[in-house]
Amino acid sequence: MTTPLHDQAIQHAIEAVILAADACRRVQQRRITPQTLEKRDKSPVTVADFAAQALVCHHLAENASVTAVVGEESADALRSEDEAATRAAVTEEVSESLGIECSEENVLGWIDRGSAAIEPGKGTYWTLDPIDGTKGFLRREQYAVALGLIEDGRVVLGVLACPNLEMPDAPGTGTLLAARRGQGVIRYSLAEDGSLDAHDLRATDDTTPRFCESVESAHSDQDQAAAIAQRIGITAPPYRIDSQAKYASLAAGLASVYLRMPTRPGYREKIWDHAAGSIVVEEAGGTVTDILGKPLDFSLGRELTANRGIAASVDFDHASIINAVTSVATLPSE
Ligand SMILES: Nc1ncnc2c1ncn2[C@@H]1O[C@H](COP(=O)(O)O)[C@@H](OP(=O)(O)O)[C@H]1O
Ligand SMILES: [Mg+2]
Ligand SMILES: [Mg+2]
Ligand SMILES: [Mg+2]
Repeated sequence: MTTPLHDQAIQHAIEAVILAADACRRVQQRRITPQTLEKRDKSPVTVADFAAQALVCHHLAENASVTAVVGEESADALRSEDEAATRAAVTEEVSESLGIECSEENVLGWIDRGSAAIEPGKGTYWTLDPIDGTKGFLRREQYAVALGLIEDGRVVLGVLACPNLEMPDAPGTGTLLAARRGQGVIRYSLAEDGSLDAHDLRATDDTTPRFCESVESAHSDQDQAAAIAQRIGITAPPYRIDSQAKYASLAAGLASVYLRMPTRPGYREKIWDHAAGSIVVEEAGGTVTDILGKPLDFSLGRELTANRGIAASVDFDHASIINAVTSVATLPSE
């Protein structure tokens, strides 16, 4: 398969993300009660998050010219004696995906390739969310494998696979979007066997303005978002979906506004939660800023420390959203 965006990096990114998405699908179907660990921040992480990170890092290391990865997960938790069963399960899944018998040490090493030391704002590195929306994944709802390429602090490429995101014009398949800065974005349907089929970017003729937001009220203040939606004249009920599938939905015309309203003082968005999604929306002709209208600054390391929340739009007056935020919302103190 070659992509019309004609770019080795995007080709490798798509291959890596499909490998990971396929492993996620398999884990979701097979492991009925997914083994879940809890990270220090109390968020869940599963066998599939670790396997997906190992697979993407391994594929990039073997094939791509840029191999540094800033990923969400690390193998630290898996190394403990208590986690022998999870470690074995992750190794089994990675081995099955690659069709070779892998050692636990190799798999842990591939996961840890996602802890590259970077100089913020300088050089070129990938940022990876092996499963964005782990809570959606556990509910068997929406999740995404998200891989972005950052060059001197700017996102220049993004691939977003949403294995459970079915578009109206491609029933029974997931969705994959691939964007290159200045070259647009292509929407593909992603079949169970990993094959891709290109579609028009827009998946629907319905132009009713809709806003989308997190399913998790702890991740975005839904009451504030409702007040803002009302202010900007959106009357349709919110489209609540997990993960960067929200950015995919905007790019494909299923929603026009994405709001992520801070719920906690001091929380900073992570680069892997927005790199791929934001370039997909921008290359679809949309706008992505924080809720105060500032451009997202990916040059500061692992977090978007200069930004608060997210406001994204396609085919919508972006300034009116920011005006509504400033007149309606009360933000949590720093
Ligand atoms: N208090 C908070 N505010 C905003 N985002 C949060 C948050 N706590 C966790 N998240 C992020 O929300 C992401 C999921 O996004 P969404 O709510 O849009 O589905 C999580 O990604 P992971 O699932 O990769 O950990 C996590 O990084
Ligand atoms: Mg997480
Ligand atoms: Mg995430
Ligand atoms: Mg994640």
